[in-house]
Amino acid sequence: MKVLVINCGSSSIKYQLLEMDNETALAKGLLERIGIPGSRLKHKKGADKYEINRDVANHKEGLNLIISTLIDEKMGVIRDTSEIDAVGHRVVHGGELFASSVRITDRVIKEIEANAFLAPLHNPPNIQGIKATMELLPGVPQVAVFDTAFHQSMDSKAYLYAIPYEYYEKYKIRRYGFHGTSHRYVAARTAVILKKPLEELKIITVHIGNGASIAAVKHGKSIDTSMGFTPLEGLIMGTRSGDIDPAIVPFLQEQEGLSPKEITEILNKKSGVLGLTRGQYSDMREIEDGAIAGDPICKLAHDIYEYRIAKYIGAYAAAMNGVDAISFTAGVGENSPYLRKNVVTKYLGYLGITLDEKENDCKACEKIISTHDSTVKVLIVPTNEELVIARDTKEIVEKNLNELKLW
Ligand SMILES: Nc1ncnc2c1ncn2[C@@H]1O[C@H](COP(=O)(O)OP(=O)(O)O)[C@@H](O)[C@H]1O
Ligand SMILES: CC(=O)OP(=O)(O)O
Ligand SMILES: [Mg+2]
Repeated sequence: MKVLVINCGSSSIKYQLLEMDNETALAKGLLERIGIPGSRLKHKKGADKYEINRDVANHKEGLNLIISTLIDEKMGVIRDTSEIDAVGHRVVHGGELFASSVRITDRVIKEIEANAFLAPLHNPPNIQGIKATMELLPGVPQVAVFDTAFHQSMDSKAYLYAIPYEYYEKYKIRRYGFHGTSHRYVAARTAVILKKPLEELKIITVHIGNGASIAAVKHGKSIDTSMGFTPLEGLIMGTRSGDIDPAIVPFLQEQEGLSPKEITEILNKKSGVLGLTRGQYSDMREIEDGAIAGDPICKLAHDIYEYRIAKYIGAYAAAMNGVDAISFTAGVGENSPYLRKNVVTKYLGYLGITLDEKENDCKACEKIISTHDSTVKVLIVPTNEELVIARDTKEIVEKNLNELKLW
């Protein structure tokens, strides 16, 4: 079975075509700058890399370009679209309704649309992607895999905010948590690497990419996570503030004459390490290089970034009344020995953790990086959200097919 995985952002589409018989990616790519002059498609087929520079006005045009690339004689990996058996979509916000992945129907689309007000940056492009794919690949089954689903296991003591209860009832204001597909995958892999049942482990998964979140995964279930009502809460990110005193919002609005939209934009796009470095860098590689070279602004930004991660790890060790393993993942977590070393050696010694610095000196490896006698294990686990989406898609589509056969 071949599954096409689609992740539609506001101005980008990430995709992967997977052969599920052996779970390998046949082709993958990224289309950027949709609706902005200078659109660019980067496509990979095995080790071969291609780049197409052509303006793309909207998501439908973008998906059309991606599909034509997949069936192209030179760049493609399939003869025609009939080889695509199913499509799996990343959908960021599933609200309280979706605790697992679902086959997309008109009703499901309506529900995702109804949740769009909870994730105005993420859900509308996800819906556009689903609708465009349905038009371009009519009759091909489609599945939605939600970032929020894995965290639906949280208890009300973890997901409720201490604001008047009526706002939860009226607007569903609560912690949802995101990156659930990644936290789920990384926790499961951690158990496999440690050769222990997931149901017996207390794992802290540290997903730090451009967006960043931490989850406390107790016995296979998410019991708490740092992102909240939106993907803005929690850790410091590339351009997002993470936790701040909520009183700063109206204060700044009044002082600077900002609208709700403008302050939201500042907290999402101009804050995080970008804000801390006076608008210079949002990429952790640049900040890390600067910090190592002795630039005081980069050093401070890095210190604040790692300190926040360490505080959350401490909080989640408390929330689970212990921790067996801490797994680093995503762009920064997988690729930065410097970040992992600083977090672990500066702040986590009290947990009985010792880092094996030789093992830690590794990029995108899947391994244990703590010493043999470390009481808590520390790991690097490269995430694979696309594979989880494809697996869920395959499972749901096959289940439906089997059910159909019964009739
Ligand atoms: N070698 C590295 N050292 C530090 N940070 C890195 C390294 N490689 C990638 N990154 C960081 O990873 C980020 C991208 O992570 P990723 O998980 O792909 O993010 P997203 O999915 O949110 O776009 C980049 O912005 C960069 O800061
Ligand atoms: C939900 C979220 O923050 O996603 P990303 O890290 O892809 O921005
Ligand atoms: Mg990501």
